[in-house]
Order: sequence, then C-alpha cells, then structure tokens
Amino acid sequence: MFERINGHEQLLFCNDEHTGLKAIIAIHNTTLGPALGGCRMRPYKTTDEAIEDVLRLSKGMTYKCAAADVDFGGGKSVIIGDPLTDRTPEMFRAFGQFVESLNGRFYTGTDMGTTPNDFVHALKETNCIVGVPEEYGGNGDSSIPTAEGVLYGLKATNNVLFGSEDLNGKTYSIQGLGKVGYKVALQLLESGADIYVTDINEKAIRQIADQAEGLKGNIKVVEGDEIYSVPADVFVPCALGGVINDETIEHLKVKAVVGSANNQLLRDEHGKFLQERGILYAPDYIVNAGGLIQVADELYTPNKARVLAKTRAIYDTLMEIYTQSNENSISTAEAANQFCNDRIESRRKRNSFFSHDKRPKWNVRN
Ligand SMILES: NC(=O)C1=CN([C@@H]2O[C@H](COP(=O)(O)OP(=O)(O)OC[C@H]3O[C@@H](n4cnc5c(N)ncnc54)[C@H](O)[C@@H]3O)[C@@H](O)[C@H]2O)C=CC1
Ligand SMILES: O=C(O)CCC(=O)C(=O)O
Repeated sequence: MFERINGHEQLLFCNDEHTGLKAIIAIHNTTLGPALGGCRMRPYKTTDEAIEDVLRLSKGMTYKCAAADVDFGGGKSVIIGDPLTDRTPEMFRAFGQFVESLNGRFYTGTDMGTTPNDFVHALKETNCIVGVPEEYGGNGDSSIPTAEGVLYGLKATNNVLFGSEDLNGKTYSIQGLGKVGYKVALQLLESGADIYVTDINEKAIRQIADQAEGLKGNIKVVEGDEIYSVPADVFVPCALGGVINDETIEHLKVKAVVGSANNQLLRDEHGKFLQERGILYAPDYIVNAGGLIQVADELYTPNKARVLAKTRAIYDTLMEIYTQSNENSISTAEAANQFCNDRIESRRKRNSFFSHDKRPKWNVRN
C-alpha cells in the first residue's frame, strides 16, 4: 500500500457499521494549503477500484488548485455505494464526523453521485464542508461555474481551431448529462450549436430533449459507446474519467476534447496520443476548475464577482497552455503539468520563509 500511495500524503479508510458508510479520503499534497476536493459516490465493484479512483482524483485536485491559483492542496473522497439507493442523511453525518477528525486538513463537498443537500447533513458534524446551498451560508451549486468554465474552454479551443470563439455553427458530442453536462448542453443549444448526447440515465436524456424543443440548435441522442465515433467538432466528456484510452482514441473523429470529467486521460501518455492524431486536448483540470473556484471562495468572505473573474480566467490559462505546448513541442497535458509543477515548486520555496505564525513548537510562552 505504501508503494501504491507514493506521492500522496495520506489515505484514510472510514468505516461506520451503523450507517453502512464505507468511504476513503485521500490527501495528495498540501504544499499550497489544506486539501480540498469533492466526494464521489459510486457502486465501485471492488475496494481496489475505489482506492484507484480516489488516488487519481486527489492528485488531479493538486494540479487544479495550482492552475486556478487558489491556496488549497489536493484531496478527494469516495463513498462506496449506489447513489440511487444507498445514500441516507445519517451516512453523510457519519462521513462528516470522519472529515472533522482531520481537523482542517481536508475540506469536501459534492462530486459525481452526491448533491449539496447531502452535505447539509455532513455540515452538522463539521465546518470543513464546501459547496453548501445558499440558505445554509454557502455559494450554492458549484456545477454552475464548472459548466461556465467548460464553455470558456470551448471558446478558447474554438478560437485556436477556427479563429473565432463562436460556439454556434459547430457540432459537439456530450457524454453525461448530469449537473454539469446538462448545463453545458443547454447553453450550446441556446447558442445555436448542434449536439450529440448520451447518458446511461434515461431521465437525463428526456430532460434535455424536452428543453431542446424551440431552441436554435439540434439534438441527436446516441447509445453508449457510439458517442466516441460521431462526426462532431469537439468531444465534451462530462461523466466518468479514463474515457480517453487506446480503444476510444481510435474511434474519435473530433478536432478537440474539452469537457468537465475529471481524469479524462486513462494514462498521461494518452495526451501525447491525442496530439499525434491531431486532436487538441484541453487538460481537464484547467477547464473544470469553476466549481473549485466557487467552493474555495466560500472559505474566504464569499465574493461572486471574484468567482466570475477567476472562472473567466480559465480562458486565458488554457490559451497559455496551448501556447506553451506549441512553443515547446510537448502535448497540452505535459504543458499543463509543467505549468502547475512550477507554481507548486515556487510556493514550496516561499513556504520556507519564516513568519510569526510558524513559531517553533517549544516556544510555549507565546
Ligand atoms: N459538479 C462539479 O462542479 C464538477 C464536476 N466535475 C466532474 O465532471 C463530471 C460530471 O460531474 P457531475 O455533472 O457533477 O456529475 P453527475 O453525477 O451530476 O452527472 C454525471 C452524469 O453522467 C452520467 N453517466 C455516468 N456514467 C455514464 C456513462 N458511462 N455514459 C454516459 N453517461 C454516464 C450519469 O447518469 C449522470 O447523468 C465528473 O467526472 C466530475 O468529477 C469536475 C469538476 C467539478
Ligand atoms: O466542485 C466541487 O464541488 C469541488 C471541487 C472538486 O471536487 C472538483 O473540482 O473536482
């Protein structure tokens, strides 16, 4: 296990027999600040699969915080269970108790399979919760800025590919119509774009199909893996990670991949494979940082204008990554990792600067 978590700081297994909670919290790196990252609920087939997911997701958060320039580190949590049948208020209270036991080392909120209301229950046990509904003192639904960030990512990518930011007149293939994917799909239809969509949940498909009536763009529903081979301009993954892999790359007919899903590349080298196939990849953690920006903002004095400004900056950061990838002849994934590693290293050096809040522990008189 220690070899497996090499590069991570901490892995915490949370087991509560009374509520059936089985959760894992991973803290990857706290150089930039306390770990921050959402909580995903999935019916993982094995504990091993859950560990793999939480390790990959928490590492992504370290880079996401660095890229978005928020002073938090990388962490994430997963609950093993089916969000449609297994979630209870008591389970989230138990989860809150485990989060509290970390004493401010980890802040969490929603991700795939969980909602802000689940965390209203956890909030009764700990203040280390973000993405809280406005009526409970938070900034509300974090998937709204996440979807906005994806749209900025699409505009920047269109600018590079077509010389114009316009979203209309293009075709997008969207995988997953949940909290983020639905909002992106709706905006694209409103702007006059055509979309292919897929989701394993029929209700999600019906919801967007109903909304599409009367909007400028057209919608076409496809089944499962068909989404990888439709003739779209941009593939927009908004469901699971690992969807850019040896198999799917073969089928992709798109010019770019820009979506909200965390850990889209199954392995880092898949960024290079996309580049070799002439497909422009917008690194996921750059594009999907809107939610992080909003939830981190809750921990300062909340300020909506700041959230908007930082979310809008996703456009510029992505352009910078595209430029660095071009100038240094490296993939966009490598350029993004380098950009973030430089920021983390520079902070690590600043952390060695002595200040009065870092007094030696033996100085008991103060
Ligand atoms: N909610 C947020 O603010 C943020 C979300 N993300 C990432 O974006 C992705 C989507 O997140 P949410 O919209 O919040 O999740 P969600 O749980 O609200 O929606 C996910 C949707 O994907 C569908 N889905 C699951 N497996 C699928 C498959 N194999 N094929 C097609 N559809 C499938 C689900 O039925 C659901 O409708 C996740 O990877 C999440 O980690 C990243 C940053 C922030
Ligand atoms: O969006 C959130 O609620 C928290 C941030 C996060 O977990 C993510 O960006 O994946």
